[in-house]
Amino acid sequence: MVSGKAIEGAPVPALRTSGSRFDGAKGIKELAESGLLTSIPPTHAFPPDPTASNLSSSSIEEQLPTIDFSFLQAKEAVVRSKAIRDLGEAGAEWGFFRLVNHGVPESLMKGMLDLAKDFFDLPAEERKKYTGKQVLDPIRYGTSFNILVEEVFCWRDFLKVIVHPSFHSPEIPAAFREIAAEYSKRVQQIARELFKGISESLGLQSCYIEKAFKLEEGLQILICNYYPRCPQPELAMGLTPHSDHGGLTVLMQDEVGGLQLKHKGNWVLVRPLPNTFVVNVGDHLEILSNGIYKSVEHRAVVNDATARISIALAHGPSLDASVSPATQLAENGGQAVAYREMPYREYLEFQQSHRLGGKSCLNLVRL
Ligand SMILES: O=C(O)CCC(=O)C(=O)O
Ligand SMILES: [Fe+2]
Repeated sequence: MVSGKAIEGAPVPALRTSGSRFDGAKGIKELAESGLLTSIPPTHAFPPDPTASNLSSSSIEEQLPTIDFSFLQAKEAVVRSKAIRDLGEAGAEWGFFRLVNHGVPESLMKGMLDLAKDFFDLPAEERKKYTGKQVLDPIRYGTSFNILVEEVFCWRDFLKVIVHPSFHSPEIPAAFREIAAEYSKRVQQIARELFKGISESLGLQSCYIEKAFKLEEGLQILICNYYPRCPQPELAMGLTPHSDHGGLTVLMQDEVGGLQLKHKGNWVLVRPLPNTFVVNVGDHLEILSNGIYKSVEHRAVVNDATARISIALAHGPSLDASVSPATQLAENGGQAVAYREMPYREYLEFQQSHRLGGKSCLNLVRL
């Protein structure tokens, strides 16, 4: 294990927009929870969302496919093949699924959520030690998505920690290191099993993705998101629409809810269900599968009643890998190659240093 190093004193400008001052280094939590806000600061007010009326009803949400992880590991071939088929359908139609019976203890999940909360509750001086400058800083605390390039900021603070191939952790909260290491390891095992199942669902050898992504050195990032309650949630965005850059993201959310995904042109709310994960396809899985698996746009909305925490574990290729569509699916499958390859490091640095803009990064490599 490699120990995490604090990124000391990276300057984060106090930003001034429309006369309102927002101290990016302190984050939005502090301002939102100061008791001083009666309306949203102009720095965080988005133009009204014309798609807001499309917020879907629960009937659409309930159709989100569910994958039973234990079926993927079943000894009976028929059970396993059905689970693999279901996985393929979920990835192609939704780009998202719920994962149940995954084997990660509820106490570990709750422990991880509690620690994320403890981190965001630390005094600003402590949090600021991890204010990062570079996209690939091993530990990066910040607000919004990238305040250096955004005009309006997201109602969100974050802590991003690289946990694989080298493990890092903030020094405090003291228990973070142990719990985050165990949690990341357990979830990574799940992601690897899913990658095997996905390879098979595509008619590829079960180790295909593992090899193409060079998963021994695969990048795994633990992303803790804190969305404070907001006095005017209809004008705020917790996280603007985007797709994830890697292969698979495994998300745990608390009981509050706010994740929405785009399905058939509608924003669909993904309700939090206890003891389950929400898994979504990232851009590099769409690339590898030549567009069969869909990396779907999603966003986080906020509310005026309760703060929300989510923890995403993003599983991507090795930074040195350049992923291209599997030959068997493209040329040999009679399909045009739909994406060109780009080193993952380059792709990730590009996505993280620009404004979030739906699937704009994937469009860069689309042929
Ligand atoms: O908070 C959420 O539900 C979504 C988080 C997310 O999309 C991300 O961290 O990439
Ligand atoms: Fe995401």
